[in-house]
Amino acid sequence: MSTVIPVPTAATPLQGAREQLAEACAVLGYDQGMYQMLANPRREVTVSIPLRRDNGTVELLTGHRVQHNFSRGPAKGGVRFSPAVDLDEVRALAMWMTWKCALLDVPYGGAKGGVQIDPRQYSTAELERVTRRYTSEISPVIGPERDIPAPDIGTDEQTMAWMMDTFSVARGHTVTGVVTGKPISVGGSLGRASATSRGVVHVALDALAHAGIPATRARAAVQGYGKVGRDVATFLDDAGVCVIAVSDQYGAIYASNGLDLKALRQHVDATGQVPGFPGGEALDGDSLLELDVDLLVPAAVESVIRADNAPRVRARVIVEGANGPTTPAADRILADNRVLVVPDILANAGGVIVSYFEWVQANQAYWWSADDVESRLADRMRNTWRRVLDHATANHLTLRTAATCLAVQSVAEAHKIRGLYP
Ligand SMILES: NC(=O)C1=CN([C@@H]2O[C@H](COP(=O)(O)OP(=O)(O)OC[C@H]3O[C@@H](n4cnc5c(N)ncnc54)[C@H](OP(=O)(O)O)[C@@H]3O)[C@@H](O)[C@H]2O)C=CC1
Ligand SMILES: O=C(O)CCC(=O)C(=O)O
Repeated sequence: MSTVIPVPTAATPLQGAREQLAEACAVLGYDQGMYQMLANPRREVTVSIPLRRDNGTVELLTGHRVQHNFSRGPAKGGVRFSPAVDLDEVRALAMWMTWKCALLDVPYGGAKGGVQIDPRQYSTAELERVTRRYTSEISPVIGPERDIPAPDIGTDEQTMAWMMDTFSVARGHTVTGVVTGKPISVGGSLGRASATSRGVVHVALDALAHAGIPATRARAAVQGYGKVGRDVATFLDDAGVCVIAVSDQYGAIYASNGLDLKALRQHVDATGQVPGFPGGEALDGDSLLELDVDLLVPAAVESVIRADNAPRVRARVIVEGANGPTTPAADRILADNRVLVVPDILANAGGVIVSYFEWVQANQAYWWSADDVESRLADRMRNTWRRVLDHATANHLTLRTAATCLAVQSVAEAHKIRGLYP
């Protein structure tokens, strides 16, 4: 096959995702037709969500569900509640889900959803109404064999319980397999809540060892103190890594001898934000990315490491807890500076791996122990890390290009063998 794929220059997450795909297609020798098919989602749904506020006024919100690919199984991916949600962002996130599931050999395609809303500005009752209406609107395209949502930024297990209930009420029976990341009492899996963070830390420890840095001598900074970042900091600390800085959207906190993470957790639970923690110095959020650390874990939003700040990144290893935190231009700078970047589609896959375990358990109505979940998660993360590293080394590729090539190849094979690419 010829390799005439114009490489787009990325200014948005979608352009970045397409640039990564174009590079993988070029390495794999795929033609423009295959690139086009994989660069575009199979199905997109945009919905209006009328919301009656607690004060009686009505607002109209917008939501999306993008199903990027189904060739390996039902679509799968989180639902984001954030003011930054737009269709292109959801398209990029859905594409990365396809690669993530393929790379980890989880039998799903990729999807993502989102509602443009700042959840902090709404009451719990309002968020329940938004969630139920969004679920009703997208329910024709979701289901255990079609597309299975899960939590992402601004959503949590309560959101998933409302989604499952809304979907189940319309069907007339309980459908536990329609979403994952549910509370344990309604068919959630042990270990799902911390799975993304555990997976990030399994890979981070292997990456540090590969870089010749003993965990007990490593210093780390974590951007984002939500469902992923908070537990990443704790699990790194448990492994003997000294966590010297963390941040949220309001700012960062820094302590050169390591943060007292238990006290920090109590502070954030009490105040709702990282800044103001008395056990460290205040730092602006962007400076955290440029600290002199061995390990940097971006675990917040996309495009935080860009061409403008990448030259100042001093971390030796970056493990992407977030989806899309590094732009392609920054990737090139980091590679030139010999920074080891463990890409999102590998690093943060622990969440979807245990979502898959949850779906399997729900479909069989048979529940595994926490140890079973954890050991199967660790095996899958660490084996895939080794597979990506070996592929990168053998073919002189970055870890991102190696991981994307392995994933894209698996999806393309499924297309070809099913005859979806005549
Ligand atoms: N949850 C999961 O299972 C998975 C999540 N991911 C990815 O991990 C990332 C984080 O998700 P998750 O933890 O679930 O989301 P949460 O909503 O639980 O937390 C997001 C965190 O990021 C912070 N944040 C937002 N913007 C910035 C910023 N500019 N600088 C620093 N911090 C910021 C938020 O701050 P504040 O608290 O102040 O709002 C919050 O602490 C996302 O990219 C998501 O797609 C990937 C795989 C699975
Ligand atoms: O658990 C899932 O199904 C998906 C989690 C997710 O959205 C992600 O990995 O980015």
